[in-house]
Amino acid sequence: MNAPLPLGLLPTDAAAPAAVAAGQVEPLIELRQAGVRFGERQALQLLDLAVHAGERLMLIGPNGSGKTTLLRLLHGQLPNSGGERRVRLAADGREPRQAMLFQRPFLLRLSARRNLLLALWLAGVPRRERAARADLALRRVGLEAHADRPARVLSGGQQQRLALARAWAVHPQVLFLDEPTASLDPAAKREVEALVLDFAAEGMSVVMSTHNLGQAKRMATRVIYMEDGRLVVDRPVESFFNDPLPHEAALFLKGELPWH
Ligand SMILES: Nc1ncnc2c1ncn2[C@@H]1O[C@H](COP(=O)(O)OP(=O)(O)OP(=O)(O)O)[C@@H](O)[C@H]1O
Repeated sequence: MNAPLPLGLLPTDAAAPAAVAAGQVEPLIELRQAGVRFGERQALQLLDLAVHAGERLMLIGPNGSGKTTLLRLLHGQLPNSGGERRVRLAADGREPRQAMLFQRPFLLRLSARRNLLLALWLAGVPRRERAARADLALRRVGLEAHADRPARVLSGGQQQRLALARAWAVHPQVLFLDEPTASLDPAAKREVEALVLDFAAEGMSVVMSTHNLGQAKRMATRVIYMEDGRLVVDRPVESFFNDPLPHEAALFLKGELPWH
């Protein structure tokens, strides 16, 4: 399950934290005074946010605080209500490759392998490369023995690993995850966490929402606490969990104890 990625498959341009802090590194994705409005409701207030290469950014906060909306805005799936979303273009002028995972993976009524082959086709991967890449991705998440089983009969944890394989197979530079382990038992949750951390170690940047503070602590380099569509706290993980927090964030953390 932990076979290393072949060299050169992913860019590993993780920025040094000091350089990021000094504003010397161009972000991969940046929001400037961007917000989201659904009809009358301002789901996300106008905000500035930069995501850098190599970051593992965890979004936490109460239900309805705007975590999913922020993920979708960063991913480019929602129009801004004002402001702008900038991305760092690659040398070939393309946007950074991105993929998104949800709490319940959307899988087609096909075998695990065919779900992957379809994703690779949609991503424009040449036909001759697809089978090898699909099999490599299945091995990467430990599902090679399940390649020909219908995706929808796999366990919840296996389905989420298949969704991770599908994302990994197209070599995203940024992986967005919306509460990816919320429906999983502890063992499956740990497997998904380990895979995401492995992918990040290979150079993938991660932006993830979670209601699990322990998970945020285990996985983050940086934590954002949201409330009412606002970014209330945005800090490196050590500072977030060790230094005093604003009252509303401290109350939320207290209410979420015990963590697991
Ligand atoms: N498509 C939509 N149309 C209208 N309102 C929406 C839509 N999507 C989200 N909202 C509203 O925007 C606000 C933020 O929702 P969002 O799903 O981003 O919160 P969240 O922090 O991810 O919540 P949860 O932890 O429950 O998943 C909520 O008030 C929600 O009802």
